[in-house]
Amino acid sequence: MSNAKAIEMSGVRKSFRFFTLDDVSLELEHGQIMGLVGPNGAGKSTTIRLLMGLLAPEAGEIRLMGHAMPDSQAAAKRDVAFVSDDMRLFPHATLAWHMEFIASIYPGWDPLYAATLLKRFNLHAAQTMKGLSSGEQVKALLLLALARRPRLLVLDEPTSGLDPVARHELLTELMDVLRDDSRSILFSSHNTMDVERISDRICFIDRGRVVAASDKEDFLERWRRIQLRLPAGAALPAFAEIVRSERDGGFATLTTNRYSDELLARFASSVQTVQRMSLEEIFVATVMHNREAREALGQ
Ligand SMILES: Nc1ncnc2c1ncn2[C@@H]1O[C@H](COP(=O)(O)OP(=O)(O)OP(=O)(O)O)[C@@H](O)[C@H]1O
Repeated sequence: MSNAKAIEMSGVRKSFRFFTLDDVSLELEHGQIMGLVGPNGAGKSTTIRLLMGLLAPEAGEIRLMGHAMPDSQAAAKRDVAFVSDDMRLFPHATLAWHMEFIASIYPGWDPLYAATLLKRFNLHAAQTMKGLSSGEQVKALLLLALARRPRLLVLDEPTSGLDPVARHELLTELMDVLRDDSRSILFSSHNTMDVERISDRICFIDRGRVVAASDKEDFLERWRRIQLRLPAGAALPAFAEIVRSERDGGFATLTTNRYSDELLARFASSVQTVQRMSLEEIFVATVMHNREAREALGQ
């Protein structure tokens, strides 16, 4: 395998009539799971469609497993499996037929693993697609993708139609896929709990722009909520490291995205509590902070 990363996007732009995805850059190393997280209409599916060569960018460069997209998509896709929740299988064909079909195209198809997934997802090979519930259809698509043993799995909202048990099973399965550390996964979601559970890297996207991207642990280490006792009449502390401050009677709650002992020392004995934040809280705070900054710049 070359030294190319699983995914490289740089300065990518794509415009629709009412929406522009702009200056999107992403990198995913082999062996890592990246969660692409954004509110409705942020540009997650558009980013994934560009990555998979289903849309052509107006600017920027995209490489998938080292292959330039969209030009070299046939070569790139040999090692990449893609599942999105709007994909449809042949309604009158059985799951067994689909499995044979995929096995005939992709030499990496692993029949034993496919049989294991059938059991784990509680699917029946003889069942036709039209007889499956929407969650079962998603599981069938995931089975067909996983059993190819691709080097990169790209999943657009894979957990959205699944119940909590099926979601748990799928996420466990995805983490299992990475036992071989040359495999990678990119998945989009608004479910920050899923993302927090399995991702190594996280990319937040909002209104067509990447607003933050980093290792998950780095996000969780840098963000904190600090509660201070505030003397009557004192102004809320204002430092570049503080992205939000709220007053509540004699207390202030500060949110920082650059937490350090040095920052804490500045508030000395007025500190009451320091709380870690969940990925969901970090996501909301990042998006709100970025929107305020863009509005201040008139964007
Ligand atoms: N083919 C298209 N023509 C015009 N506009 C489009 C097209 N595809 C996407 N858009 C617009 O681009 C924006 C981003 O859509 P996209 O599907 O990428 O968002 P998303 O982050 O995946 O959203 P969601 O979480 O709601 O699925 C939306 O405003 C959408 O209307």
